[in-house]
Amino acid sequence: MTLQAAQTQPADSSKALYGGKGTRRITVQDIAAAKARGEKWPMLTAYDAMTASVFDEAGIPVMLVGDSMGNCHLGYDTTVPVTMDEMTLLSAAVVRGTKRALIVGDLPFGSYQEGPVQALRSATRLVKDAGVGAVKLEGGERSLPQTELLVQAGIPVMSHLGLTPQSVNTMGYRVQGRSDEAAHRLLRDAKAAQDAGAFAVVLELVPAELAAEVTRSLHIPTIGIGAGPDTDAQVLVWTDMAGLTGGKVPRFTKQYANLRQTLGDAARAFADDVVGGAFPAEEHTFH
Ligand SMILES: Nc1nc(=O)c2c([nH]1)NC[C@@H]1CN(c3ccc(C(=O)N[C@@H](CCC(=O)O)C(=O)O)cc3)CN21
Ligand SMILES: CC(C)C(=O)C(=O)O
Ligand SMILES: [Mg+2]
Repeated sequence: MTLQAAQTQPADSSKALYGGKGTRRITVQDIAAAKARGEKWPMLTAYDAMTASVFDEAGIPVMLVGDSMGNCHLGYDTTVPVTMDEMTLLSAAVVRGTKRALIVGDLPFGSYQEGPVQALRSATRLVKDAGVGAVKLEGGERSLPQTELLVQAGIPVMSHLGLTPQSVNTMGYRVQGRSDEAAHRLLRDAKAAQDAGAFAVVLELVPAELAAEVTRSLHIPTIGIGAGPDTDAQVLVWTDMAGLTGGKVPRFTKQYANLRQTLGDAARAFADDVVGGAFPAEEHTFH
């Protein structure tokens, strides 16, 4: 179906990325078709099979095994120390825990910056050993040779622009693309990623107006995080979304649950029962 034809078709909710009826694994072609239909879709991070299965059953169509596992799951301060071994292990778990979602593996810091050959080696490992359907890497023009080689090799690439946390030591965690020059650079980066064959672009912590302009200018979907309401998709770190992350969370996060409170309450109730002798009761006991 041509792009033009897709836009004039009536909405077919059975095909929708979220709320659709399909049970087979979602592909990057399905993602492209959603943009042609003008459909918005959600993405969450996931770092383990059990949580990923909950999101899969909830219909989340795309999950990112983010290098945010560094601070969310592995106890590092930033994403910078995350290794290929850690990424491969947790990506494989998320793939095993899901049936429908497209699983995207984040290439960790140091696994692709040396050049396209290193990037291909790292991405190939995530595809073959973990079973991911796509990989993500940070940077537009600076990561072009990597994106081109991966796409040529048959590995779908998601690009990540704006705040790129692997560069925290040079850029900090500030909003990006505020000056005219920085906004033009971001637009150039987004077009370069698209031309190199990326199937989607994450826009992190950029002004909403700029994210809207990038979204209008590209034929591939944009996925916003702290980028306002006018991107094709939205992504959040799942532990932020569910209120499990300890300490400060970015202002762009919305908390849809308070798992930190719920889980702490459960742990305290268990502990109180053990100390008070209420657990185990007769029904938990064998004779
Ligand atoms: N738990 C978690 N959530 C995330 O969204 C996330 C991670 N970890 N780790 C990797 C990156 C790092 N991210 C971050 C980290 C800090 C800010 C932050 O402090 N932002 C300021 C705004 C700064 C400004 O106004 O320029 C804020 O107050 O939200 C934002 C994104 C997003 N990613
Ligand atoms: C925040 C998303 C886009 C990410 O890169 C991550 O979770 O690592
Ligand atoms: Mg990341």
